[in-house]
Amino acid sequence: MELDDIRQAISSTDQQLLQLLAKRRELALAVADAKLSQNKPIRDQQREQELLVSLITQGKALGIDAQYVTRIYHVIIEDSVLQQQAKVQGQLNGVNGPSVRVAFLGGQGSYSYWATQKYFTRRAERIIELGCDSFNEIVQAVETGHADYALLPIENTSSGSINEVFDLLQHTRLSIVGELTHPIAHCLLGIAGAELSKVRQVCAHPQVIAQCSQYLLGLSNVKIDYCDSSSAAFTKVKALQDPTIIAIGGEEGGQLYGLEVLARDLANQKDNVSRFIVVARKPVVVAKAIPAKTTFIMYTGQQPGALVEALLVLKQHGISMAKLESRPIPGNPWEEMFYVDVFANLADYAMTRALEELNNITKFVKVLGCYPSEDIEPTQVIAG
Ligand SMILES: O=C(O)C(=O)C[C@]1(C(=O)O)C=C[C@@H](O)C=C1
Repeated sequence: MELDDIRQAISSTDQQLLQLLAKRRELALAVADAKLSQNKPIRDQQREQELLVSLITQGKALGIDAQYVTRIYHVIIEDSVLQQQAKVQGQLNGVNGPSVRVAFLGGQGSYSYWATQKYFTRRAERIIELGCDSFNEIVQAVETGHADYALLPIENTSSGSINEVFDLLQHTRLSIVGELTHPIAHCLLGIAGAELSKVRQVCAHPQVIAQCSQYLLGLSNVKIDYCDSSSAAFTKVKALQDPTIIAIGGEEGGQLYGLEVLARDLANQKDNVSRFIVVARKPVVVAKAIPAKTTFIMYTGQQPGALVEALLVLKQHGISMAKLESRPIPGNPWEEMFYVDVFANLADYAMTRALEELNNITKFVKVLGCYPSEDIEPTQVIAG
């Protein structure tokens, strides 16, 4: 067979693969309806185990190794579960409409832009993008009704919590209605002809600079230029057309601005992942069929053991904590507001009781939202 013919056969096989994936998605969405009517949870890891074992056996017979099958299957299952969760949540809260207006940091090509696409493509036919220059502007866009949702990065595996966003949450009336994680692969990007050895200026968002701090220590005589977003950094580098001025951002984003990759994998942590939250004016309820998280803030006062007492309440109700963060309270030096993420649905009896008790023993408690957990732990096959 000639090269062109083989390539044509590959393209047609890929097309069939895509058609099958689309068909599988449709079936998964039908499963979601069947499960709701039978009061069953969306995730069924026993079924996933059985499927995976069977696929690995079938793969072996076709000469496809188990690791390859497992990797592909994990991606497919994650998509299947997230599609089902989005559908169920949309039906329950009546929110999945033809279009949504979403405020996020930066413009096309920023990390928040890709996260917005990832999250809302499952929920609306059309995304009306409202790129903003600051976290404050993003929150205001929703508060004033110019946007339906805001997408905000809240923590990152390399740089930790994003304090500015935590502080905004303390003072907003918006509710957290969703979360998602997104891998962040930082690259150095320059115009055609740029060379790493000649770089004099690096343009990037302060969070990006923090996530790549170790790599940047290795670049000598380089000026750091803090930008509002990765897309703002791309725009600047493209406009200046100077091969000694480069940006840090995602490869796909840089490509939108005609920039080329000079170096990859710049983050301090190999697994560099950001968690984003989605906020809206109205809270949502989370279907029982979906694992939920609840976020609340509390001020315990400074008496000895106050935080321990509060955390014991969670323990007594069998509620697991996903995250605990503290931030200063403006105007009250050395006093701290605690942010708590728990694996629980606000509608659960245990959660309701725990909040009542926390209300009694702390000085202030406020629920920031209850939302579906998008942590889809991959199912592993038990050997044997
Ligand atoms: O079979 C189911 O119960 C499904 O929801 C479908 C499916 C899948 O995509 O194969 C997805 C999620 C479950 O955890 C198990 C399997």
